[in-house]
Amino acid sequence: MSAAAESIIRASGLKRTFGKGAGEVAVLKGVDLDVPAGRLIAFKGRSGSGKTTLINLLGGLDRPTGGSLTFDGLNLTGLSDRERDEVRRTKMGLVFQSFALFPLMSAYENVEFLLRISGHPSKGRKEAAELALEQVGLKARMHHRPFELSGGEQQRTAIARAIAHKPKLLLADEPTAELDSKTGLHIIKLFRDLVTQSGISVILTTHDPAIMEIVDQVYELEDGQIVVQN
Ligand SMILES: Nc1ncnc2c1ncn2[C@@H]1O[C@H](COP(=O)(O)OP(=O)(O)OP(=O)(O)O)[C@@H](O)[C@H]1O
Repeated sequence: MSAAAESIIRASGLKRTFGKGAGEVAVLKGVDLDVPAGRLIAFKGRSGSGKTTLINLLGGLDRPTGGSLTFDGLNLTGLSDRERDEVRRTKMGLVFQSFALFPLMSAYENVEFLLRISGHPSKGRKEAAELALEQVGLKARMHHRPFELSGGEQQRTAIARAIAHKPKLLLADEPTAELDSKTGLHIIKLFRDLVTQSGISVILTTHDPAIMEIVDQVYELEDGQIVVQN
């Protein structure tokens, strides 16, 4: 790789306004970002500063009302909804605060099912699901259902599900918010290991100051813009 790392995300003047007329709320007011690939990145900012709104735009779950956004060199703002869905399905993984697992399926079935609906060929699906569960340290418990797993193990399952198709970018919105601080730290260390070992890019949002020590870079959002980068 060249000295200048390639970008996984580039945003320029990114805006997201909700509502119309007198009820209009400008949440993102021109976000400029250049996120190098293969790093662990955190967005921080007070509640309501727009972190989730920004993550949703980066993941193509929502469309900006202004500005431009590229993912892995691809202009996301120029794509149709269907094309954006396809990019997300094949090249991104999403992790949420609430884990969002299917309660009647085992950890393995949760991972395998997502591979199936995202079009992964049947050949190799079992291996891909098992490898992802192994990467998150859950292979020994993969036949348990979510209610038999701890919160940390449930979040590991959700992470396995998000990385099984080998995405380039993993987006995690407050992935540790439902966990105690020690378990949350283990989850962040898992993201750290995934970035180091597989070269995936991870962007997460957090309020937890302990996490800031572990990530490569922190971007702080304030009043709809990135105000600090370190
Ligand atoms: N669909 C929507 N319609 C109107 N306002 C919205 C919508 N989505 C978000 N907002 C507003 O945008 C602002 C930013 O919300 P967002 O969830 O992005 O913040 P956040 O930084 O993730 O907050 P938290 O840390 O509490 O999760 C909030 O004031 C919220 O009310």
